[in-house]
Amino acid sequence: MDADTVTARNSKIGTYMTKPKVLISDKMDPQAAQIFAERGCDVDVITGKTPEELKAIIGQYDGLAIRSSTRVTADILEAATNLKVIGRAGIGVDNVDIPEASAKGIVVMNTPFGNSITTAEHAIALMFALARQLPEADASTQAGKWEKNRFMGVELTSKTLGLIGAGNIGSIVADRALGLRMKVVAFDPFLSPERALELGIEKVDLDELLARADFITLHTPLTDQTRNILSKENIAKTKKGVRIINCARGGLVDEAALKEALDSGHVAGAALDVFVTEPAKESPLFGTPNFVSTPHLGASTSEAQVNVALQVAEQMSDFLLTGGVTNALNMPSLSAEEAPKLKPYMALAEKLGSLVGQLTTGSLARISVHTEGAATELNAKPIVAAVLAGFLRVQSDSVNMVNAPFLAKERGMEVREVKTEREGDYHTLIRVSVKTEAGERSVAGTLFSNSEPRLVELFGIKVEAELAGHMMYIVNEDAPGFIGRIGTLLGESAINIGTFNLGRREAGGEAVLLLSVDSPVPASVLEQARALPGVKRAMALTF
Ligand SMILES: NC(=O)c1ccc[n+]([C@@H]2O[C@H](COP(=O)([O-])OP(=O)(O)OC[C@H]3O[C@@H](n4cnc5c(N)ncnc54)[C@H](O)[C@@H]3O)[C@@H](O)[C@H]2O)c1
Ligand SMILES: O=C(O)[C@H](O)COP(=O)(O)O
Repeated sequence: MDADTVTARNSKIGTYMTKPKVLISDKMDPQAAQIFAERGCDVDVITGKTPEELKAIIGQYDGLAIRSSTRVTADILEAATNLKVIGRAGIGVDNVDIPEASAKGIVVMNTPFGNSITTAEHAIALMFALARQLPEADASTQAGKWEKNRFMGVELTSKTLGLIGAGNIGSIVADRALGLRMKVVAFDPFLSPERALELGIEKVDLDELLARADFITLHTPLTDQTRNILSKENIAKTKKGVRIINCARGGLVDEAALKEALDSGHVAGAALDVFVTEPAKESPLFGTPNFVSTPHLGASTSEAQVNVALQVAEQMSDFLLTGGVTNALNMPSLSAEEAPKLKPYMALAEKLGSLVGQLTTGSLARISVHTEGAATELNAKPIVAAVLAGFLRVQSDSVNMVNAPFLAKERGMEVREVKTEREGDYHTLIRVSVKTEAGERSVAGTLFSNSEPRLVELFGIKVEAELAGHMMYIVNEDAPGFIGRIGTLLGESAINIGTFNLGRREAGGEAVLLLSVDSPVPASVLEQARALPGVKRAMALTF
């Protein structure tokens, strides 16, 4: 396997015979298609397909660009035999089965900042709409009623805004609310006190937020912890007259409990941009007084849509054409500038991983990836992922850099990353050590001319070899005549030797022989090699 093969789905990212094919399956700013085409991808824009229709065509594509409408289920992924990358022009990826995509080695990326301001502004707009009953006042006025006395609003100044979730969007909402002279309290277990101070907001626990907030706005993803975070019980803990805004995800608020609380007057107003079931064509909430809704419009401004469309097209093209990885949710980042520098290292890492994978028997407790010298200046995450891909590919062909770290975790492998900045015998080195019941052993390699991967140490023995194609690995007692005997065996078996690499602990001690051969070594030849005097181990290797 060469460097390219580790990048995604064992396919040659960046070295396509034909242009990579991308499908845009949701409505997206046309500049996305333009960028894909300009960057060298073939792009189809086919929106509104049913899952069955999408399943029928997805097999042709290397990339899939989506928003929130396309559901990328396990069933779709099963049919996506060429797919390498899914790009979400937006933030939420709850419409993508990420574990399944990872298991299949497909990179999933999003554009985490492109629509944050727009969505924060929508939350603020909905807050004003609730405070001044704008939709109802508009409908009444346009119906010719002029009900000046019916609509009595509330001021935002000096009111307390409760933020549930203070990440990208939540913190922009906080900033705008502070500008409106509101007081902002936030519940977010991952918000540090320093960040709260920097934002000028008060970090509180959920119960305190519920008790103090005049307005509550939600800005968390939908997770097992956040689902129904505004449950019937929690809504009951809110201040009477509270107003609730959800521009994050349907399912954060219990819709039935919200309806009851609006009907009883405990909640004075609620605005939902997102619903448990979307598209929400019907809901018990529709028609409830003081209820405002929009059809998942949080990100729908021309500015945000251009941002996310351009970003997703650039990120996906980078990945497909150069191997650069940005904003991936299931793979370490790798810039388009870094990718070419890292490429030979990843090739080396993958070969070393593969070598230890092929030579290791029994269950593995730990794998350590040690970089030394120049290699320490690079992003270690892709190097580690490449080692794991090489190691695990011995067990399954479908392993690549995306799914290898997940598989390693699933298999209970402890993965360590160690850096030693000073140079040793080589200006740059990657060492892979594995710990099994039999003890800890390592292999190490360097780059010749900064680009050619070479093995330089094998289980404590110095040996210099290129790991490529079919190879034969022999451990034997260093003794005269051995090389002649192995040469004769291979010659008589019509196996041509390409390179011959020898190393030994000391004269007369344990020696290793790594041969590259022009054809696979049959089991019968390995048997005969094992029967030669002094041979302790003989194996065929493939790279
Ligand atoms: N309506 C729309 O069109 C629209 C547009 C963009 C984003 N969104 C959604 O808005 C949400 C927020 O997006 P973001 O970019 O701010 O995400 P983010 O990841 O930057 O922030 C999410 C925050 O939620 C916090 N959080 C996680 N679990 C929590 C918990 N149990 N309790 C409280 N806080 C918790 C995290 O610590 C983080 O700070 C996402 O669900 C996203 O999909 C909706
Ligand atoms: O997570 C997001 O980015 C928003 O929910 C926007 O979704 P959309 O792209 O379907 O408008």
